[in-house]
Amino acid sequence: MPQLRLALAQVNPRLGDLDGNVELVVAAAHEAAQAGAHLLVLPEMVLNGYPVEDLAYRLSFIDGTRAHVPALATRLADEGLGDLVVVVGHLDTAKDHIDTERLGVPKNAPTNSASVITGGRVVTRYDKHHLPNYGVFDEFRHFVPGDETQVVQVHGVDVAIAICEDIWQDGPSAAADAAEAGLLVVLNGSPYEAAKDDTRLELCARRAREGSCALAYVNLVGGQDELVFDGDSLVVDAAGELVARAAQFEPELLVVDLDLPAATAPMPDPDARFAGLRVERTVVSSEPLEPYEPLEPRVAERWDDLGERYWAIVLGLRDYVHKNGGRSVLLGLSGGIDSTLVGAIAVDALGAENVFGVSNPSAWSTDHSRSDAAELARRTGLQLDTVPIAPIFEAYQDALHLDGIAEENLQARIRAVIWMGLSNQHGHLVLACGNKSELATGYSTIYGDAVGAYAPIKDLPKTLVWEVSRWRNRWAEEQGEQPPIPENAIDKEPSAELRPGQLDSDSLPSYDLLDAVLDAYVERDLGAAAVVAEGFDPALVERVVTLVDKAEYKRRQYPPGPKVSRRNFGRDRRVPMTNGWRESLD
Ligand SMILES: Nc1ncnc2c1ncn2[C@@H]1O[C@H](COP(=O)(O)OP(=O)(O)OC[C@H]2O[C@@H]([n+]3cccc(C(=O)O)c3)[C@H](O)[C@@H]2O)[C@@H](O)[C@H]1O
Ligand SMILES: Nc1ncnc2c1ncn2[C@@H]1O[C@H](COP(=O)(O)OP(=O)(O)OP(=O)(O)O)[C@@H](O)[C@H]1O
Ligand SMILES: NC(=O)CC[C@H](N)C(=O)O
Repeated sequence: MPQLRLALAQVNPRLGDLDGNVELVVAAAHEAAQAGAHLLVLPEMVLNGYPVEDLAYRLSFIDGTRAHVPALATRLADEGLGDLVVVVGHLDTAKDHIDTERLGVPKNAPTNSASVITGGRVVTRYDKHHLPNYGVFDEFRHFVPGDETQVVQVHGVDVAIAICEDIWQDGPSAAADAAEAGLLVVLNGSPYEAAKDDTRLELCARRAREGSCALAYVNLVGGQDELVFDGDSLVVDAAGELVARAAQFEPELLVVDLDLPAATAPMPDPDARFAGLRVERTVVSSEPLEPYEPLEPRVAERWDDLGERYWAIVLGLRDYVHKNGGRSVLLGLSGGIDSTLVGAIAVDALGAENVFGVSNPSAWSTDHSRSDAAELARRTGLQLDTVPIAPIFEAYQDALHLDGIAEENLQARIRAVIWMGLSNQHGHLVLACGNKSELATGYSTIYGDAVGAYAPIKDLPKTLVWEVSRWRNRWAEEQGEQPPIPENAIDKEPSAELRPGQLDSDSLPSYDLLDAVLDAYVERDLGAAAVVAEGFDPALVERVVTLVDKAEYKRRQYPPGPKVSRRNFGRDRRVPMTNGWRESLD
């Protein structure tokens, strides 16, 4: 059987930074060549970043990206990498044969493409066939689909190409099967969500078996606004057995040797279509390689479910700050578990020297709100300042005489003014510390604790905030390090401390119950009657559903934060703010 050494580069591009991303590709190509690879595959849209959203409509951006593809081919050859076959994802425009008029789109409508580069030339190009248009994806809005699959012969092995959603729907694996390809390479921009790694592995194994060929899956890594790409690139053999797997949440070049079937003669009927795709063939090299000693494949260890969420948030925060030219963050530290966990995450993401905590005690603040914030600072090394709000609050009240909720919220808003002032002065981005249960129910003060640039834990329900915090401490213990999160912050009763003796449980159901109802109503999108049918108390369901529906306006104005659940507030759940629909309980 012919051999092939394959390199999968899970790299972390910066969206729109074409020159920087070319450097990443060139560096990966050098590393792959040094490792003796014959074929290097990079992720979906790696040259321009993913998802480009409406930049896909910007002609200057499309043209800028397209120009970088042949330039990359020349550059690779100039740097002595012309023998390597490189498959690279990028934005492009519809091929000439696509009937754009019938599709009602301009002649140069954008495509989600992958070019095959070798010997200083682009030898062929594949355009994504299945465009995802659900959840966080809007690809029908942006791209026209391709209608051919590409099979490229490399050292006597037929290699077929697919892009991400292509394997989530039926199609290219059938085309690969029909073309008798030995390997299907899949370029991905597949964002993280809890347990998605298991889903992907099963999917890749199934498509490999259907296509009767090995399958190599390469994913992006890194944060992009509210998405986090987790890497997790992998290779399965034609029986669907895992051969190699890269790390989660880190860039890596995964190099693997495969024994693959020899290429067959071209299919007799060039017009035949398989699952809607015509198969195009390009021969790069038909000579199999001399037999060589294969490398031991690497299968990286996995994080457990809580660890995955933790590192996804860390990566999302780090990349949001760094890719937007920032270095440091500031957050209000109340000694409660939400801001404490965000503080620990920020230290892991950016280093303690770049994390600035502020304690803003009011007349109602407990002693432990200060001592627990100080303990977090001691354990992690983040910097902590104290700016009491009582005198400012009194000055406002002399002028305003607010009471009730208005008086409570004034304290949260005074804190926000302090954070934004310090942010402006010192250039730190402000972190909002709300969790998903609070976002769901509107339990935060708009323009108060809800201000900020980025909200790291906005997709973690409160019950998971506690679990993830315990996980972080356990992991520290396993490493022989001091747990960063003071135990008292985990164990105390949650309170907004906006009036004496206030507890979250005065305004909200217990978090166990609340999160269970939210899972049904928000993540699984059940109607209120269907939630009741799951056995929840109708009065509780009505209360929660009303809170959720009324808080849409607050969520729209909440800062962005990383998606880690199946359905986040933001791109995954788009409901109107002005909304007369009320759920019925029966
Ligand atoms: N549809 C709509 N579109 C745009 N704005 C809308 C609106 N409906 C009301 N509003 C405006 O929203 C404002 C009311 O919202 P807001 O000012 O937030 O106030 P509100 O939601 O009434 O109160 C905040 C709640 O969050 C709790 N809280 C505050 C701070 C921290 C925490 C915590 O533990 O984390 C909890 C606090 O105890 C209280 O129960 C009003 O100005 C109203 O005019
Ligand atoms: N005394 C304080 N000093 C500094 N920041 C505060 C203080 N109180 C509240 N905050 C900020 O406002 C956010 C909302 O906190 P609040 O205590 O009202 O509710 P919470 O949801 O229980 O949050 P936490 O668990 O962090 O206390 C906190 O996460 C924190 O960033
Ligand atoms: N970029 C894509 O096509 C991603 C879609 C795919 N279902 C995924 O989440 O992995």
